[in-house]
Amino acid sequence: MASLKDHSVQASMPSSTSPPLYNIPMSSLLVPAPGTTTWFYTTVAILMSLLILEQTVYRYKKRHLPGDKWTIPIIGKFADSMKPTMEGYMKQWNSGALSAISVFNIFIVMASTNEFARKILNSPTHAEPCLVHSAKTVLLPDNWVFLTGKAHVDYRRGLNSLFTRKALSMYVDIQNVITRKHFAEWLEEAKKDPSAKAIMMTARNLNMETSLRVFCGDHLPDEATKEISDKYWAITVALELVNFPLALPGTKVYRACQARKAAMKWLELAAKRSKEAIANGAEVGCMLDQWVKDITEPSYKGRRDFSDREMAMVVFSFLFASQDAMSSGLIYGFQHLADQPELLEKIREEQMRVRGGDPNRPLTMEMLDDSHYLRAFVKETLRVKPPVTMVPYKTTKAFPISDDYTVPANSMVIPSFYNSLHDPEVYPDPDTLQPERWLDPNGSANQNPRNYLVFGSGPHKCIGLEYAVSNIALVLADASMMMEWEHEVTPVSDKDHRYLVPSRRLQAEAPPSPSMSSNFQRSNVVTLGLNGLP
Ligand code: HEM
Repeated sequence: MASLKDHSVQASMPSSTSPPLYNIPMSSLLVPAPGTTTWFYTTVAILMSLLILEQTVYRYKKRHLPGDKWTIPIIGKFADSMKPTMEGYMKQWNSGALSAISVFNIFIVMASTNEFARKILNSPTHAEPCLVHSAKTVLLPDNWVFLTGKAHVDYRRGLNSLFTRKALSMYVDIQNVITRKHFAEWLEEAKKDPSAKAIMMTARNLNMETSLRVFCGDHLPDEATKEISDKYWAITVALELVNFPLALPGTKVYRACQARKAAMKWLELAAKRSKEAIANGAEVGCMLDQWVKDITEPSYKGRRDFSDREMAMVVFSFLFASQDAMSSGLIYGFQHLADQPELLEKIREEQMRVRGGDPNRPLTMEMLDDSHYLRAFVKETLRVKPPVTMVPYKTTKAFPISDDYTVPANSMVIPSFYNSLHDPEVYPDPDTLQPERWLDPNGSANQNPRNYLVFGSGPHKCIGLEYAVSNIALVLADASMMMEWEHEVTPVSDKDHRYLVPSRRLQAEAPPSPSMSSNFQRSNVVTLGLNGLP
């Protein structure tokens, strides 16, 4: 019996109480040498003034919001942000619907309620997504994901046709083939070595190949999918919250840029081949083909002049946005089914029904539609352990978020998704995984869709959500037909893994909270034993 380990995410969110300023010990080194007294006292006076100014500005911005009365000079809550805990987040969220902290002089407002979270996500004239400095270096500054306002809306509209039902149905056929190929490999491995194994890379590799084939089809040679998959990890680690921001040789950002160059070379080639294939009358076989076909239709009204490089950058942005979140969602799905075998049984029964009694029958979009229990399970697993718990935004101007508080311009505002997804009014017994709550159209879960923030809300709401859900559903459904797996509980395997936020949303220069370090960099945890079904 082989096993797979799941990996937890740690986002950094300062939470503990900082020591008051007057506790800071004065060093005996601060004794001036004779003759340097004036300079010494002038320097001390300037430093003291700056420190007082820092505290004054913090208190002025914070006003009546809950949060520390003083901020630790210069670094603020940085130390806490290096070792985040779910308890720390909870403490901050529980302190108020809005609460304040400061990290490296970045003023941060945490929003814990659904009302405030949605308000932030749906106020593009006041707040926009926040990115780590290295994201622009890695993803390239002219990538569409950095657009804001109308330019962003217009560009995104052009991409919607890549996620229509027709397109998604075509993707399902590709997903089927890749998933089965990987499962055969998993089972082969499990036969050779039945010991517990980490599931992280296993799930990630499956997702990577699925995404690359869905996006680029056969326009990528096998060696390309392997090279991109192998090198992509360098990109994930370079987008951690705390990283040296310049792409100097030897740094993570440098390695990520090298990986991006390798990936872009192949993705540009795929775009070129796709254009040639469609021009020669080939059938649409992947997302790029769909895009090329759309923009060459005589009735098409939008922009047509997408270069190979621009198309490659869009595909690259999709890979970037999807890898960690989708892998995380998938791993939690496996974990939940291993922990609650009665749910797995229900999925199996349903799958046998929708497949007409043939477990090997490949799923279609219609069969996925008909898999009501499976879909409810996927919705619920993503709710209980959301791969993304919060997404940092920054205010572009003063943001009157409530009647009595205005977030100052250039602050960070961080809407929590977790609280909305665990609101006991909407989801009674919120920590318990109950797919049934989604099966009653009149139940409170279905009656309060605004609480379901797994994929965000507003103009930046996840564009790939249908594809993500269908892929997680398909992988789990096929797994239920082809294998057994179990969760080998370790001391950390039942801890929360709910800290992931996509790294593309990392805050720039200074590392504030929350960190968006990937779910996959702090492995621990779930071990799953695998067995092929007879
Ligand atoms: C379980 C899997 C996934 C989760 C939980 C997830 C979650 C999210 C969240 C929370 C956001 C930010 C929303 C906001 O700011 O309001 C987002 C944005 C985005 N996601 Fe996903 N995502 C997933 C999979 C995917 C996939 C598979 C793709 C691509 C095929 C994708 C592409 C994107 C893009 C491009 C954005 C930025 C959209 C924009 O700025 O307009 N995501 N996602």
